[in-house]
Amino acid sequence: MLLKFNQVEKRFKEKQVLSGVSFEIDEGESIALIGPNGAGKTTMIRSVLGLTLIDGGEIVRNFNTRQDVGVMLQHDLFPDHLRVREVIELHKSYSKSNVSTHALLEAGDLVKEARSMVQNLSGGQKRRLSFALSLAADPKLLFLDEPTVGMDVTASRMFWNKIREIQEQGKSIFVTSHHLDELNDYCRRFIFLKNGEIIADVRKEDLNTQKVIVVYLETAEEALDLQRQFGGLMEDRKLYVTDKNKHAVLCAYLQQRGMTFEERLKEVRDCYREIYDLNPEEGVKQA
Ligand SMILES: Nc1ncnc2c1ncn2[C@@H]1O[C@H](COP(=O)(O)OP(=O)(O)OP(=O)(O)O)[C@@H](O)[C@H]1O
Repeated sequence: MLLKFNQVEKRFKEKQVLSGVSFEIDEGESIALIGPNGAGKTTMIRSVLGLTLIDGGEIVRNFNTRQDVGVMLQHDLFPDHLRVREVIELHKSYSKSNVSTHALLEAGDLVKEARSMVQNLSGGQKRRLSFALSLAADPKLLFLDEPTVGMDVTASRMFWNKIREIQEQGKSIFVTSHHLDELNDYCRRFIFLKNGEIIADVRKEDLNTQKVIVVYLETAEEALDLQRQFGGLMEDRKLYVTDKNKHAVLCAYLQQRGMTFEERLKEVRDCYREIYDLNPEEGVKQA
């Protein structure tokens, strides 16, 4: 076991933010932490790092929060008067790691910007620098809070490929993001937070055994009628039916009427819709 939350409680004044949160991750395992704004994701990361004190329960850390951990928080704080290479070298000097400056520049795709002043970097370049710095101590556990916000498509892809490489080296990642498709493609375990509690803990291999039928609909009446018959959740004129007991009869129904639909593996986005999104029978579900 690398990290364990045991009945963790956190309140800010009267607001309960974490409520009996329990889970553990093993060495080499990674987690994507998912939930709407304010669900408590950053609070969890800050609690592990000791930046926020918890009010109850315990956090067991089988790692050293100074030496074994790399961190990319939501807001970048750099000494603006330094060049990119200098900031990287400064960070390297805090640890005893042998990671080369060039490797870190490459990890952040900042080789060309090595001599640029940090204050002149764009928002996305600053995020990439933050990522490079998180790797400076060659950490065995990385905490990444919304890492790809501000990154363009190419930078995000490079970032996730690097994350995959890091995971393949047996290191662990603890990542929060609202980019569900990225999490779906690159992570293997997903923890969903709701009302300060873990509401679902889903593994990619479980998703890979489940299917969703997505029906593309023309009119609102058509959509409602189909939903009344087969259930499912609606979003942007599409009906998503995950109940496998209804799939055979639904497919036959749709084929008979020549309606457009696709059958695909369940994804993180489908879990999110089920857990948080608008459900006509229950109204808007709030995290
Ligand atoms: N220092 C603080 N003082 C008071 N309230 C706080 C503090 N830090 C966080 N909160 C509150 O705790 C709740 C959880 O915040 P947190 O930042 O953990 O959410 P999050 O899931 O990371 O959200 P986001 O997706 O917007 O980053 C929010 O209601 C927030 O206002």
